[in-house]
Amino acid sequence: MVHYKLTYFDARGLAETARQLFVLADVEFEDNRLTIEEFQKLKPTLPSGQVPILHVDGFEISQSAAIWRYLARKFGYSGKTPEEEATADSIIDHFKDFLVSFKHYGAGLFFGKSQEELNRVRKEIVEPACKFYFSVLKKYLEKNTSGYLVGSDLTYADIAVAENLTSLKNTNFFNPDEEKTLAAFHQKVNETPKLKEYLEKRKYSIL
Ligand SMILES: N[C@@H](CCC(=O)N[C@@H](CS)C(=O)NCC(=O)O)C(=O)O
Repeated sequence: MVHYKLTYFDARGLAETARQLFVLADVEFEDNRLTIEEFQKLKPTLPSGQVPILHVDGFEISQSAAIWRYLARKFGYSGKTPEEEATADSIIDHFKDFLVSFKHYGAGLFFGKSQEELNRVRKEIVEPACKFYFSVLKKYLEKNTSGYLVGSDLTYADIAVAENLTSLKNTNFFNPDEEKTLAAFHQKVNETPKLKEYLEKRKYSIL
C-alpha cells in the first residue's frame, strides 16, 4: 500500500485541502503536524524551507498547489476534461494571488503581531484584496450554474476556495449575510457527505 505522509504545522492553512482530498477518497495518510521547534530542525532539508510537503513512499512533493493537483488527479477531483482541469487550475491561481495579500494577516496573527498592526493590514491590504477576489469568484459561480466553480461536480478548486472562505469567515473578512452567492457555495461544498462528517469532527483552528 502507498504510504502518504503530509507534513505541515498544527493548523488548517495550506495543508487542509490535501487532508480533505484524502478524506473524500477514503485514503489513509500520515498527518504529520510539526511544532515550531520540529519545523526549525526540518527547514534546512526542505526544497524551499517551507511546508506543506507530501511524501509518497520515497517521492517528495513541495508547493501546496502541486500537492493538491497531484492528489486531485489521482482521486478524481481535478476536473473531467482538459478544459475543466484548466479552469480549476486557473481558479487555484486566482486563489494563490489572493493569498499573497491574506498571508500578511495570517502570518501576523500566527506570529503575534500587535492588534494595531493587524488592523492596519486588514484595512490597507486584505479588505481591498477580498473585494477583488470575491468579485472574481462570483464571476465563475454566476457563469457556472451547478453551484460549483467548475463543471457539474466537486473539484479541488471548490475545496481550496471553500476552505479559505472558512478562514476568512473566522477572521471577519467574509460575512455570509452580505455575500449570498459565496455563502451558498460555501455551504454546498461543506455539505458534501464525507466532508460534512469530517468538518464536524476536525480540530478547530482559525486558519
Ligand atoms: N508557495 C508555498 C508557500 C508555503 C508557505 O508559505 N509555507 C509557510 C506556512 S503556510 C511556511 O512554511 N512558513 C515557515 C517559513 O517560511 O519559515 C506553498 O504554496 O506551499
